[in-house]
Amino acid sequence: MTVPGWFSEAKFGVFIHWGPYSVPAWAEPTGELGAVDPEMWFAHNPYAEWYWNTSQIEGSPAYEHHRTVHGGRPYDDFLDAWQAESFDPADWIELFARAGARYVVATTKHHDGVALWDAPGTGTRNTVHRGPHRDLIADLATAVRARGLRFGAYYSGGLDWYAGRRAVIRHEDLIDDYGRPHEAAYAAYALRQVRDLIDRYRPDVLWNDIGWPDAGMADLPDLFAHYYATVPEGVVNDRWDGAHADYLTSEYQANRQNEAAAHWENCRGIGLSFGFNRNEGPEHLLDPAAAVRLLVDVVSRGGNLLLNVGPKADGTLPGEQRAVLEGIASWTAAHAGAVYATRPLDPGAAMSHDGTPWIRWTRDDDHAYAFLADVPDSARGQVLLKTGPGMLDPATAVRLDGRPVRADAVPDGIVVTSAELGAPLPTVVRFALTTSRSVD
Ligand SMILES: C[C@@H]1N[C@H](CNC(=O)[C@H](c2ccccc2)C2CCCC2)[C@@H](O)[C@H](O)[C@@H]1O
Repeated sequence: MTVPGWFSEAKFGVFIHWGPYSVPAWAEPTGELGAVDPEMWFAHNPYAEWYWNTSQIEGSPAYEHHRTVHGGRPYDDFLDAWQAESFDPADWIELFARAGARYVVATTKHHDGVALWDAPGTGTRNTVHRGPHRDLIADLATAVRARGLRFGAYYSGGLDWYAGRRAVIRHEDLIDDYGRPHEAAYAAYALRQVRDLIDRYRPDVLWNDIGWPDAGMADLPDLFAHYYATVPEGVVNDRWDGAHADYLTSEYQANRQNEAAAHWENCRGIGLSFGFNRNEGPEHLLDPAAAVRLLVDVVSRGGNLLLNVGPKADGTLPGEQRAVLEGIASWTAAHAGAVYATRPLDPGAAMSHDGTPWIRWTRDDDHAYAFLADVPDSARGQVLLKTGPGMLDPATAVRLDGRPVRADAVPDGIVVTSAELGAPLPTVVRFALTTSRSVD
């Protein structure tokens, strides 16, 4: 598994889940994937982009909601109701760039099979001919690249409730043999669409989801060869049923074992859903400090964070999601140097700490960066950093936000003394590395 430098240095990407499901924008904020009882998951699915499936599970709150509020109307009515009248891609991308995102991955076709471009085989069931009446992928790719960011394409290869199987998925045991299409016709359909995405938009990331149809597995070596020939610095994720992976992915708390890989990416929503969910309140969302600490934790362990925004059907970003990105932006402005193009600090050089204070480390060639958060008042602005002997030079301590800091060597590390260390948003102290040890 190798990835091009741009991907490992990027550290932070923004995921976009936008589709007809953004019209009802309705799910139960049940909990995080990996922390919800699988028996509960499908009938109480917090993923608002699963609305079509969830709303067909008799007795589920979504079923009731669809019946009482939307009169049980056909799902495709939501495609026509989706107008994106306020969609301003440059505005979105400006915010993402200020938040420090270096790449953007957008849904081109989610499980509902609705394409956000004039995809082959879809006839008029796409956003060019219905609803927004726009090639949303072209609009987004253009805006992303105009701002100097990389553009990735999400494609639901493993599930397509229109062109593939429409069976309602009530339980994860059913998803493989019951919910996923395996027919040769669907495999050809999906292959044609991914090749079209490659040829039209040259996505820098090929982000497939939920695997690939059995009948199409033999097509993948050629597809990847074509992809790399077309996009030499392209990156392929790991959700192709084992066919290939440049890096591994986890999602919320699911598949976190993949985070032991050399190259990996954790994806999650700002709340509990990828598609916009009108039922989510502040209590369900990460606040800026939690989002920054998640980014720092992921980067300190050598991964990328792909944080999702779920735009509203009208093309605006939900205010509370904007606020989180604005919060990340204000922190990133002063601390970018400690995050981007860094790598994990040599094992044993210093101790991270999950408790109070919360401590994480990164390094680049010449410096180590200590991230400190939630320092209790009782610590009176002093924190012991347990570091290996002689690794860091205390005399070189600098706070990236410019505030004064003192650092003194003590037997088992370095004591840092500084005012206002206790913020939930991490404080960063930079030290010169006394020995520029190579990182294995
Ligand atoms: C980015 C999100 N991906 C979801 C699919 N996720 C996965 O297949 C999840 C997954 C997570 C990590 C690696 C591979 C697969 C599995 C679901 C149950 C346990 C792990 C989609 O169902 C969801 O709508 C959204 O697009």
